[in-house]
Amino acid sequence: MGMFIVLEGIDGAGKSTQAKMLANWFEERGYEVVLTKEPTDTAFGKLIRRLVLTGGKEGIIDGARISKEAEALLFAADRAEHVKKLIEPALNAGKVVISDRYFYSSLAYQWARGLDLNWLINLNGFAPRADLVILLDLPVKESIKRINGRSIRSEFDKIVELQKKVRENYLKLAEKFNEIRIINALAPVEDIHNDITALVEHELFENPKK
Ligand SMILES: Nc1ncnc2c1ncn2[C@@H]1O[C@H](COP(=O)(O)OP(=O)(O)O)[C@@H](O)[C@H]1O
Ligand SMILES: Cc1cn([C@H]2C[C@H](O)[C@@H](COP(=O)(O)OP(=O)(O)O)O2)c(=O)[nH]c1=O
Repeated sequence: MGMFIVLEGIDGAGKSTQAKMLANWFEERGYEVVLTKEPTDTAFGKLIRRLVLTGGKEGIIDGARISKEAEALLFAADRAEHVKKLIEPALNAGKVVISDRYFYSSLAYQWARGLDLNWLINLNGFAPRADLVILLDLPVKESIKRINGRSIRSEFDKIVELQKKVRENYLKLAEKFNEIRIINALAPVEDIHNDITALVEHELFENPKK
């Protein structure tokens, strides 16, 4: 069995930056790494970007955005494909899988959108838990500063109040799921990388669960 590591956090927390650096770190040590993300780049991920993230109105019954239930189901469908076709085969082949977001995102975001947490946990019950979840935590104000420079950001990402709730939700989830470790994401990129690799060495190499 390989190692399954997930990066989580609000938009602009530094997940994709740190995921790439962590993937390089493993590769330099001779591991085969699969760097991946959710929403995926498959047809399911594209559907999510079209129907959920851009606030697009196509195919929507009453002209309003799609229901939060349908949203959660789309993210779960995308994830089911991701798990069955990519994550599980890679882990079975002994690879290191690093995912930029996973079901913990659904718990934090769809819970913030008003869905019941236990309903979301059950919906995502098919998805194996990660060996380690690195939660990049920082104040919403800082994350907004970081992503303001981005050209295409969806309406969905911009709602400050939602992001605040999502941050709180992640911190609550860290108490519920013992694979979640909180990292202060306010530090410079290199410092965060060093914190993450120290955590990986401690959690997965020195004290492995299996
Ligand atoms: N530790 C950091 N300090 C300052 N800026 C950062 C840091 N980490 C990432 N950034 C910048 O912030 C923006 C968002 O980072 P990114 O890795 O894309 O976040 P996410 O994947 O969580 O949305 C990018 O422009 C990135 O270069
Ligand atoms: C995976 C996932 C993401 N999201 C949200 C978090 C982000 O605001 C948004 C898109 O994720 P993001 O990481 O920004 O992807 P990209 O930049 O490739 O579009 O989707 C959920 O609400 N639920 C989920 O299950």
